[in-house]
Amino acid sequence: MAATELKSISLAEVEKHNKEDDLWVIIDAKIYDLSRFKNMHPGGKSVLLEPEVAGQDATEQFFSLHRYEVLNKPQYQRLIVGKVEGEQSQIYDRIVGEASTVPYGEPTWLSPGYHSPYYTEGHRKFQKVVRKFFDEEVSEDAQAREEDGKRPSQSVIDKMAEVNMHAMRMGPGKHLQGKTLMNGLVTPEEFDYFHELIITQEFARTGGRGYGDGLLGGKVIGLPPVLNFGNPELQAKVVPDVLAGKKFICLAISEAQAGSDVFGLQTNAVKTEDGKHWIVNGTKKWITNGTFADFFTVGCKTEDGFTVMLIERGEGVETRQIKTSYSTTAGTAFITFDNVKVPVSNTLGPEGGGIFVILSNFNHERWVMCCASARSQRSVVEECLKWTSQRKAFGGKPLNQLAVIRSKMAAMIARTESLQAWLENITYQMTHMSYKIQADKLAGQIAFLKSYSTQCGQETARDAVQIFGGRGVTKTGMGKHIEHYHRTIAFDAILGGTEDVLADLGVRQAMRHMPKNVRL
Ligand code: HEM
Repeated sequence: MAATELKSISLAEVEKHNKEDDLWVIIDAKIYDLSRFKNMHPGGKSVLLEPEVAGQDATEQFFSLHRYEVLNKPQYQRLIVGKVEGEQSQIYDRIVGEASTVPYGEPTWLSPGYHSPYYTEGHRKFQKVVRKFFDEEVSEDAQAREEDGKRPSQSVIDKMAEVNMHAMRMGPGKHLQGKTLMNGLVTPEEFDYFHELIITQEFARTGGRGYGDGLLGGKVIGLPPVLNFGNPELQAKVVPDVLAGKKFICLAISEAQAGSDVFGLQTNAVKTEDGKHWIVNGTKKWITNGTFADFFTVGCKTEDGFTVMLIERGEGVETRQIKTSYSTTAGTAFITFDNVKVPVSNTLGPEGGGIFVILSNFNHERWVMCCASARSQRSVVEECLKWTSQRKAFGGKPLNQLAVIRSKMAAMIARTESLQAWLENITYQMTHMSYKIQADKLAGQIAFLKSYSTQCGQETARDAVQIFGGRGVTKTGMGKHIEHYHRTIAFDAILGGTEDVLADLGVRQAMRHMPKNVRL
């Protein structure tokens, strides 16, 4: 019910309804009749009967204990009996499609009064439409599937396919040719890495970490080897259906015996005598989207070294779910390949040259993770800024009056801003480099950024839990997003290469490029 249609009731009248069997309270100018609800109130009856609550304006008490979304629930909307005479509701939740007004709630390029050299008017229009799309079509499914652990809904995947979102999430390139992107908002030629960054960051804003991977994260990392190294027949068989959200693909590299250590892989592929097929045997572990994938981009040990190939679900391929600390909506799988017969034409890149296929792919994968990580940390900053200004403690003062809290906030804001700035610089470099040059020039930069992003994320998660206290480790209520972030941040620090391995990779890249003739 809109506030304007509500019956106006005077404050003096509201005050009369302050008894157990006749109990009204005011929250943000709206009057709620809690006479019957008090017995079902999750926070108990007694708090509602306190003299400063019963028949009174309890807005402040309410927002120190509940998220705004409680008020949006239809069962609670039905408790509204009117609005306070002469007053209007002032407080609002996140508005669909709109930018946050909380300081640091948006990157500078989306904050009024700031400038950026990187984004064009076209990027800005694109961001608005993409945000609305994720808010309207994806957010609700993200929260629901994160909770029930089921696969992302096919209806969402279809909606994304309608605007060619699955194709855009693969970044700029030939795969976009001839496609209408976001209903024609951007042409395939104009589409660049900043458009892709926008998509990834808007998606991360929906706040479900398991769902973020479940909604075809496997395709983002598993399809590039097919796009870049598959033969035309293989591409024709796989790419259109995957980009239309009709078939699913995943990247199957890590194994129980080898995670970040790609050279330690044991899954092996041996050629048949006629040389027409590979026979693959082995296992893969922690494979995102593996439980529902139709295609697997698999790294195998071969006679010549390490070879990547595309394997179709079929005889000899089994997948089973692994329960990790994030939601099963991600479809994380343990996979077994038992004498699987794979056409040699499914080989991706040169035989024995799989390392280049995988390494060049890692850059994009890690960069995508950096985009998401920077945005998720910003959401944590926003949650903390809101919480510390609305939560009162230690003598009725907001938490943000405490220097120790502000110092934690300062560190998390600085981390978030530095990540976004570095990310935008690297993204700009990507827009000016071929895929091959990126592999040479940016592998170190991206490895450092990914490693630094997750170190920052882990510190921010820890600080946020300290700020939210018990609520930061509680799955419902005020701190639910903090609990979620804190529980799932470890994924970012592991997937796509662990923090330490990546930091070391960055240094080794620098060592490789050291000129032979410099001295102190
Ligand atoms: C329209 C009025 C209200 C509704 C619909 C409502 C509803 C709820 C709900 C759904 C919860 C569970 C929160 C969660 O875990 O997500 C809750 C908890 C609670 N509510 Fe209310 N509430 C209302 C008013 C109030 C008021 C006026 C107070 C006054 C102090 C209050 C005090 C509490 C407390 C102490 C908790 C427990 C919070 C916690 O576990 O952290 N509620 N309420």
